[in-house]
Amino acid sequence: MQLRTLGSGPADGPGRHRRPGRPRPYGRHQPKATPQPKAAPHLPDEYLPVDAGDGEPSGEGVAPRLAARQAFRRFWPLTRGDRRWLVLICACVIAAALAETAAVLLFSDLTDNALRQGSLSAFWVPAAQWLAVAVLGAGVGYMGNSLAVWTAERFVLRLRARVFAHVQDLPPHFFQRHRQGDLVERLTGDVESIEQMVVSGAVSTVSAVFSTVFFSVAAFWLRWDLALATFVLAPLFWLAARRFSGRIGSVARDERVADGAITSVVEESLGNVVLTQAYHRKDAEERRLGREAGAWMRASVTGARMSELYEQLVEVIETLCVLAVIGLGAWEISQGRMTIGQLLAFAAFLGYLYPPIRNLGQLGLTLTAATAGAERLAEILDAEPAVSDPPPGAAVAPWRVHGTVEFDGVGFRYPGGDRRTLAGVSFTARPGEFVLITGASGAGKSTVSKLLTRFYDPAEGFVRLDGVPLYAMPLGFLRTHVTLLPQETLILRDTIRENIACGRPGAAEHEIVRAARDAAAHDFIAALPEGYDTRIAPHTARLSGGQLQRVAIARAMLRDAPVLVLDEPTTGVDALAARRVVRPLRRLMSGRTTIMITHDLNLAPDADRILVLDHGRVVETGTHHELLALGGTYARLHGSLGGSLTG
Ligand SMILES: Nc1ncnc2c1ncn2[C@@H]1O[C@H](COP(=O)(O)OP(=O)(O)OP(=O)(O)O)[C@@H](O)[C@H]1O
Repeated sequence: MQLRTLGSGPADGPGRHRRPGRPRPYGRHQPKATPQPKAAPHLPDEYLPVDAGDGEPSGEGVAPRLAARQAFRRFWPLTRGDRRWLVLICACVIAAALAETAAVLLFSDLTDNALRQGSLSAFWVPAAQWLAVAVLGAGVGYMGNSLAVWTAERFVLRLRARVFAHVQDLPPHFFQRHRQGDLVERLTGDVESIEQMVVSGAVSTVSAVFSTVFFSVAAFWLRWDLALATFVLAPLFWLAARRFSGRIGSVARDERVADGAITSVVEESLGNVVLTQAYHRKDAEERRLGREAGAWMRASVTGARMSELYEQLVEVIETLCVLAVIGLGAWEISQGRMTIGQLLAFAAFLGYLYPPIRNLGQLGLTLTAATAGAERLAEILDAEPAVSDPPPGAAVAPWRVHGTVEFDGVGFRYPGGDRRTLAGVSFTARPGEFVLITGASGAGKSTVSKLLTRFYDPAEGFVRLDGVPLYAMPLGFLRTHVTLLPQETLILRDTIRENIACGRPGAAEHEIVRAARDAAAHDFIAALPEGYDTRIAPHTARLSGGQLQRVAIARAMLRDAPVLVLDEPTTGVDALAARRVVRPLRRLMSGRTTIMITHDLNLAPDADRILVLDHGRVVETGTHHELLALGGTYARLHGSLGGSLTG
């Protein structure tokens, strides 16, 4: 007879058991307030700019070390909302353990009485009781297991949503410094592994503890002397688990890192397949994957060997315990204090007592392995967003934005960067004005766009919209009123309609079509067999680079924000496509404050003001003609582009 107990152990406990992983605490760290530089006009203290934060974990693959208990404590709060279900699951676990203990006692009764007496009449009552207990055990087992799986999956969903939401708030440099594949692995494998610690782990512990207690009491009740012999050797299980847990923890860590590395290599190789094929780097890429796969295999095999070794050691300890009991039983029989039937019944009973004891040891190992996943998630969750919304109630009330953009003595250094990227940058763009920012590569032009859309806060000075520092308004408000058209055309994996409509969710069809017409995109979209329903994706082959850019312009048209930030709008497309983009761009810019960051000076004569950046400083300001006449950096830049530009 083998009763199946709910949450009977790490191998088959409630909730699906997945690969060992590790949990990690979360809880967002609030960016620290830094002293307010210079006078901020009429703003209360809550508006102190937040520190850019380094948004940087301790370094890839160097996750902070956590004890299992710390990891558990960090993730336990995520069970809020499901705790009553956890209590119900534990009640089922305890009821199942009780039913199992009762079944074992009935078994012993049956073997001791009915079988020994060879009497059918002594069989019926315990048999009926046993059946009733088995049905009850099956009922609570089913209920508890179903509930445990549901609760465990809800936990995984919630944790993944929290980590995902946190990751989306992290600054650009976090993604530059972390391999995408490794982040994907943390959001999938590592998130799932934490469930083993928090939900399944907690339930399995309750199950193993109660089963051990019930069986132990029953064992003492049956034969206290034999039970004592059994428990004298029980600490050996604990010693074995302790001996193995350190090694298993470190192997699990290696395995998780190797998992992340494999996903990264595959993701990077597929993303770079053109480079691989064009430069015939197939062998190099295969070797790269082979190296990571080799590391994963070594960690995986070592982990499996350790587990197997532990299992076998536990078997030997169990045999030792059984032999001790049989030895003592034989002596008792020889003294006439016990029958052979009683001894056999007790030996059979040990078959039920040891699994929960063994599971307790195994649980420790599972938790150690899961802690490795927790550490990797902790690394992500401890990374601080570079910016955050103003504290609740402290944000300036929404207003009708006119579009005055002001940089006032702005200085900035990237977190971890060794020098200032911007220093003392000041300029104002009034509503509807077109300001063009140019300069050599690396001068800090794109950094201006990152500050203007508040991916970072300046270390010195202020960036203001209509006189209000950006950090004093909710991020959502800012980004609704300042539209960024970045250098890389951003495309969603969706229909063209959705790609345009995401500029203003809820826009009517005629508004989407009008935006596409204004962006000179309607004709090529309408010519596609599926028109606006054509599905596109980043780097899609269905549309050219210039066409994708016009889809992005249509999206910005629909957004209809008073301020527009264009970062190299004609980069990445050929001269013909660039010319096609210019007219829709002019339409988009018309009536909006536009900050255009570019090397391409074709639109420079249209600009109300041109700023020339050099090593993070504004070195020249003026109109196209004024700067040409000045004969300085701008004139040189213009000349280096062939001097054939308009003007
Ligand atoms: N995440 C980052 N961490 C550290 N330094 C950075 C980071 N991003 C950019 N920088 C540095 O800041 C400087 C300015 O970069 P930025 O991208 O603003 O220049 P840019 O003028 O737009 O150049 P380009 O015309 O080539 O795009 C460069 O030296 C760059 O290396």
